[in-house]
Amino acid sequence: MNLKTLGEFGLIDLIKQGTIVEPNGLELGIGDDAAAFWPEPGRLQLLTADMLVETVHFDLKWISPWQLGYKSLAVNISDIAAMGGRPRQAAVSLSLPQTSSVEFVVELYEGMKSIGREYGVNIIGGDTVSSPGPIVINVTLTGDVVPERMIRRSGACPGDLVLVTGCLGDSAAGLAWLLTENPVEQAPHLISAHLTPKPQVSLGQAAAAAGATAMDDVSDGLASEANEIANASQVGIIIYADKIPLSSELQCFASRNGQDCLDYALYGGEDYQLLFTMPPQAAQCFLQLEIAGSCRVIGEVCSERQVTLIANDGSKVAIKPKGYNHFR
Ligand SMILES: Nc1ncnc2c1ncn2[C@@H]1O[C@H](COP(=O)(O)OP(=O)(O)OP(=O)(O)O)[C@@H](O)[C@H]1O
Ligand SMILES: Cc1ncc(C[n+]2csc(CCOP(=O)(O)O)c2C)c(N)n1
Ligand SMILES: [Mg+2]
Ligand SMILES: [Mg+2]
Ligand SMILES: [Mg+2]
Repeated sequence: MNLKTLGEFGLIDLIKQGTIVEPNGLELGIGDDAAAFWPEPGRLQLLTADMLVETVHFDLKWISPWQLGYKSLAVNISDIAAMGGRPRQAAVSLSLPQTSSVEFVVELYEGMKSIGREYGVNIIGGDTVSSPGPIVINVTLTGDVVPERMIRRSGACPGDLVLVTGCLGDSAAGLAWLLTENPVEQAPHLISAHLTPKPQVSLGQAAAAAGATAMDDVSDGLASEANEIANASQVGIIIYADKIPLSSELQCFASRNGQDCLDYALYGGEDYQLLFTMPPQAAQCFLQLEIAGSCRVIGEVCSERQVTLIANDGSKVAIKPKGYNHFR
């Protein structure tokens, strides 16, 4: 049986079996954006890891080494944000072809240090090995969180509203642009959404403080992440197509290419916005905060266990988790 039979998420379920051998202060293991454990009573520590592989996650034809460094840390910071946490210390492991230049590595670290300064993350270790093939960058990141304010994927309740922190689909459209067009000047917003995403740490903490019940960052597309929250919470989600925030740049790009913006938002991925649920009263208060200016309600949680999209014409379609999957 090869990995495609299981798919990425089936494989992770298999890997998960028997991995916890001691309680060791563990609070939350495999299955969320980050793991959480108690290093000492009263303090909750977060841990996450995400890897970027040349040709799978990036192509040096269009991402600069600085941007690659920035994005490598950004995607990890986003998982800490999705727990309502604060990112702290990173370990960076590199696998590099022997022909890589010193300048490449220096610029890569300039990008990582730059986002590190923005979000208060130190690089405190790592590993460096040669690669017979692609460049591989693995980041392991710690974070911390006020114990009562850690937001899992599993807390959504029927009646909660579903919110998102910004526009969806821009990153995937940026990638599509880079793949097909190229004059960078003409889609700067889409391209920067793809190359240098901004993790929503402050909003993650604000949503947690305001009473978010479940949260996830959008790495694989809205369809996939909504299904992750629905499955973990054993609920269903209804999303209204006309409420999904779509940037004007995305709308121009999609209409010029005869494409549907919604496909980018639902299945594109790499947005690194936060998708979260909140009871209606809490959401009403939260949306009045200045920091929540970019947040929108896009749907609601229901008890019927499926993710449904209400299209602009009122028709209902079940949304399958067919976002990015490494083994499909
Ligand atoms: N090889 C592995 N061994 C142990 N745990 C794993 C492995 N791969 C993934 N996981 C765990 O599985 C869960 C889901 O991982 P996944 O990578 O899908 O989430 P994510 O990082 O939020 O999404 P993305 O990688 O798309 O940004 C996480 O708890 C992660 O730590
Ligand atoms: C060259 C190139 N081809 C395709 C893509 C698109 N892509 C790669 S991984 C991923 C999901 C998130 O990754 P993960 O789930 O590993 O965190 C997406 C949408 C890209 N960025 N670069
Ligand atoms: Mg995540
Ligand atoms: Mg991951
Ligand atoms: Mg993924």
